[in-house]
Amino acid sequence: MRRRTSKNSDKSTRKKKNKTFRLFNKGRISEQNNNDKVIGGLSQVKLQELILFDFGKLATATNNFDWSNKLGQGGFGPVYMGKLQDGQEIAVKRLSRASGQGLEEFMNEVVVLCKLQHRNLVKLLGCCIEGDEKMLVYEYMSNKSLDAFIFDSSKNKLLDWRTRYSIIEGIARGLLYLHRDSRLRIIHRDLKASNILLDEELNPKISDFGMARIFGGREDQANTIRVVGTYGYMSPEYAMQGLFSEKSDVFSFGILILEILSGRRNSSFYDNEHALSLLGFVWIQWREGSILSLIDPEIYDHSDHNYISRCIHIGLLCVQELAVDRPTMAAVISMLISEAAFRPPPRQPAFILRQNMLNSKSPDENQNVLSVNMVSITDISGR
Ligand SMILES: Nc1ncnc2c1ncn2[C@@H]1O[C@H](COP(=O)(O)OP(=O)(O)OP(=O)(O)O)[C@@H](O)[C@H]1O
Repeated sequence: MRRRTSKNSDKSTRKKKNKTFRLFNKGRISEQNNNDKVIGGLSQVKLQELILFDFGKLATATNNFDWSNKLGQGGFGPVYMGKLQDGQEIAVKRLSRASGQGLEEFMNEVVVLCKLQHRNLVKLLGCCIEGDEKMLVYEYMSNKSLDAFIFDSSKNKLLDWRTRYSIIEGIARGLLYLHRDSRLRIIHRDLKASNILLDEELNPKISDFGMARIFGGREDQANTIRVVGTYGYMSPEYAMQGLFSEKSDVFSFGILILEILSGRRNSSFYDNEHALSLLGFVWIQWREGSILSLIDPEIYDHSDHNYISRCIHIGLLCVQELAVDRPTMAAVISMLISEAAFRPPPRQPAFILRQNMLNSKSPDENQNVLSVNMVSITDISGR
């Protein structure tokens, strides 16, 4: 893939690479001719690897942003599939003028993603900033997002249990890289099924870093008065007090595990009899020893029972009410890959009643999806 990227750096793109971008605190961008690209708030980041695409080139690649090339629509704007002249397939996110998410989120995504490289993170190839147009260009993921598989009754069966397990493991490895293994320490803050993209071999890639926050030095927790994230995936301390940390990502990861295994959305699950949330439902099944009733019998073999039980156990550990009780991603991975790794008994999860989950929303969060931009550009400092 890297080879393709450099092949893609034709003359005009290479020329444009040698410009400098400067993002000022108020979100203004200017260009300077220089040998580096720099984005900065108080501190600055060099974006050596990033390609600056011409608007015209992306228009040609997407057939003028034709609707037939549209892959989907997020809070940022529409996403189009495109093909560059050399045949490379790309996905182009075009910032919509009406988007509640704006320039800051755009720059945040660029700043965070261009510093990272891991097989379980989507690769940002470059961006386009021309007049009012702002676009992000990614490698194209032919199987699109995980939610389109697990919540769709016609595609659900395409992901057997083993594939789901390797998707869970891949997401865990991507998240561990963000939290501990990259040069920076990053809290994603919006981990959810639609932000997990699948390549042609169904390898998962974490995407959407518009809300991500980079922690510097010894910082291991931060808080905000403006909570961003998606309903159903936010930890209680984040939804209610604006506190976020690695452990709030761990909570979202736990929700993802339970959604991947059950094929049910946490945000729309409804148990009529006891008004339970998906978490409450899984918790009851776990306590009653009937966890296999959560899994579609067509996607697993009885010989997989121990693995499935282990995954549900880990999912429940991740969604515990108190952040301190939740495992780190390093512990999650060792529990995932080793039967021998100690797994403490899980405590009752947060939000077992659906009503509690609904009440956790802050007053201005009256829509299902809350991925509105309220973040400020992060100052970067390496660890
Ligand atoms: N690199 C990519 N390759 C293939 N498809 C993609 C790619 N990036 C995004 N998509 C498609 O575009 C859709 C919209 O993605 P986007 O990240 O903008 O929004 P979202 O995650 O669905 O929602 P939100 O912005 O509210 O978080 C995705 O669901 C996916 O189907």
